Amino acid sequence: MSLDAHIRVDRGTFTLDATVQAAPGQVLGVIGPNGAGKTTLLRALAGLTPLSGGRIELDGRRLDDVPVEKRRVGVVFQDYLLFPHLSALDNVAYGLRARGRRKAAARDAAREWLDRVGLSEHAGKRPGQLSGGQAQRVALARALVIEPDLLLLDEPLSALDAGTRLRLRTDLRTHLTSYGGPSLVITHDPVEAMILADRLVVLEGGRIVQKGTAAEVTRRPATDYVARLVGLNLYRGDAADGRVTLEGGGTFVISDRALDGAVHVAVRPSEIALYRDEPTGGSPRNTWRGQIVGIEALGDRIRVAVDGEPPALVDLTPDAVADLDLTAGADVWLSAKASALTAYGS
Ligand SMILES: Nc1ncnc2c1ncn2[C@@H]1O[C@H](COP(=O)(O)OP(=O)(O)OP(=O)(O)O)[C@@H](O)[C@H]1O
Repeated sequence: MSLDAHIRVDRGTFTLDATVQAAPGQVLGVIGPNGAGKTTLLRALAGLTPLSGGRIELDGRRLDDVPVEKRRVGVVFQDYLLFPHLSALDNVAYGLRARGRRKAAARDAAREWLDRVGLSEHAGKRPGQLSGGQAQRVALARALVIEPDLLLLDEPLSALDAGTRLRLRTDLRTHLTSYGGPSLVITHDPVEAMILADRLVVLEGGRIVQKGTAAEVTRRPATDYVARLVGLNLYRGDAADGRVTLEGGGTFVISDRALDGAVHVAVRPSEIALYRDEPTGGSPRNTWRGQIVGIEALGDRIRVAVDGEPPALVDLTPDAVADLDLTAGADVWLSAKASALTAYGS
């Protein structure tokens, strides 16, 4: 099955208007900030929220005019929505029972799926007796047991603690790969999106602002949100003769002299250096003045936010921060080689 959908949902002041496609076996990752419309998109695809316009097609057949209970769509909700009074087995069997499968047959299929997700020993437990990771796997088995034409997962790992999340991420990827139909995974976590999904769509304010493979999105983020998400500084400007005049003030020298007109310039925070005094010499570089407005630990690095023209996020080692005696309010010089800037037409 392949998915081809144009979804429009009007909700007061908010409108979702998005086109999504996924080939058989393809996992589409949906990322975007809070309130972007990710859950609305998933609910519309599942038939839980009516469309205000558009259509949903699976292999060219309309899905949106099929009654919800007849749609073969598997959904894993963020908080799983397992029935608390039913055993894990009956939770998984439920979807088949609701579709008219006899009890014994439904339970047999459910048992097989619990086995596949490694939970055969927990079949008799109720959701309250399961760990978060086990509950997540019950929810996945419940979605897959109906052999869905389309699989939808809303933040499937977000309810789990960090350790469990790491373990289940790999398992989930395996299940998604062997599923064979189109699937759509909503996530806040860019790393999770990159691991689970083959392609990404970025939703902002109800619109898709970017589509592509993880590499494409990382290399050429289309908006400030995407750039921040993937850890890049992104600037808009106007290019001419190897110089970019930035929208918010400041200029950059870039290596691509052929670029002309509206461009984006992306710079990794690790490619920018900070100095207390104006740096001199070296290869073609951009230097500008700024003032430190924030210092934050980020794993084994320190991310320094600098206000200037342009402002920038800069990643340094803790040693460098100490050596330079960097504190909020300090005046600094920033420097980035022209070759470290990725400029592209926008
Ligand atoms: N039942 C509703 N009635 C009216 N507006 C709603 C309703 N549910 C959501 N919205 C609005 O629709 C917009 C999109 O919400 P949605 O939950 O789809 O975003 P999201 O991207 O999933 O966000 P989050 O990451 O916070 O879950 C928001 O502006 C929200 O206020």
